[in-house]
Amino acid sequence: MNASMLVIAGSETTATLMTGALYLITKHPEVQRKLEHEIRTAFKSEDEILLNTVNELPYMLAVLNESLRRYPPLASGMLRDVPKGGATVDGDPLPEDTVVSVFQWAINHWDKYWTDPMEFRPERWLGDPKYKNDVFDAMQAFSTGPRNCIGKNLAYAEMRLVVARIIFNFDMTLAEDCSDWIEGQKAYVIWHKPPLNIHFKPRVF
Ligand code: HEM
Repeated sequence: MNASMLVIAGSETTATLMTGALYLITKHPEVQRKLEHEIRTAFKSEDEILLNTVNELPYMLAVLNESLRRYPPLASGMLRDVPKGGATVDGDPLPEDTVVSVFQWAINHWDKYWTDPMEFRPERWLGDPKYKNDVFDAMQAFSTGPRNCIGKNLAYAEMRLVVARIIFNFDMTLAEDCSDWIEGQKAYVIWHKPPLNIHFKPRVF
């Protein structure tokens, strides 16, 4: 039971984020160039790309966080019951047994919390003054509180390692038929993803 929970909770979520991140990276060549620069100057060979060394890539972390904001793998809210006796949620009194949730995609794209919410701007996570009013805690792709994601650190480690190795080894180009891949997608808890086509060309060293 525990093993199957880990596989289900840990595979589709992480795979979804990496798919979304590769789309967003290739859709924004200026981001792709910066990321290539960071990874390809930090490492001389693929076997230097390890769990501990990928922690030292600030731009990549910003790209992953911005991908989690623009394309949260669990797009809708996970449900919670208001406990016995009721509760006040965000100033509103709610009776017991009311089902509540925070809709992640909506929070992540609300201009109350984000400057240019529909744009993919990793720089907002790196102190760019243009985004000084962003409320970074509003992005909770792994949820928060006692039942949040137990795999968060593992997910970050996996994503950093895989994305770094892909960018180190390949020049990528988004296929024309996928130029609007993210638009109009529907989410039923997780995203219903159409195929994502990206051309991978081995990098010339
Ligand atoms: C980008 C990757 C991931 C995202 C976005 C994500 C997101 C989440 C979220 C939002 C929850 C809370 C669900 C709720 O509120 O009920 C959750 C729970 C959970 N996640 Fe993840 N997750 C990711 C990766 C992983 C990985 C890699 C593992 C383990 C291998 C994992 C294992 C779990 C488990 C076991 C729970 C249930 C925790 C509990 O109920 O106490 N997740 N995840």
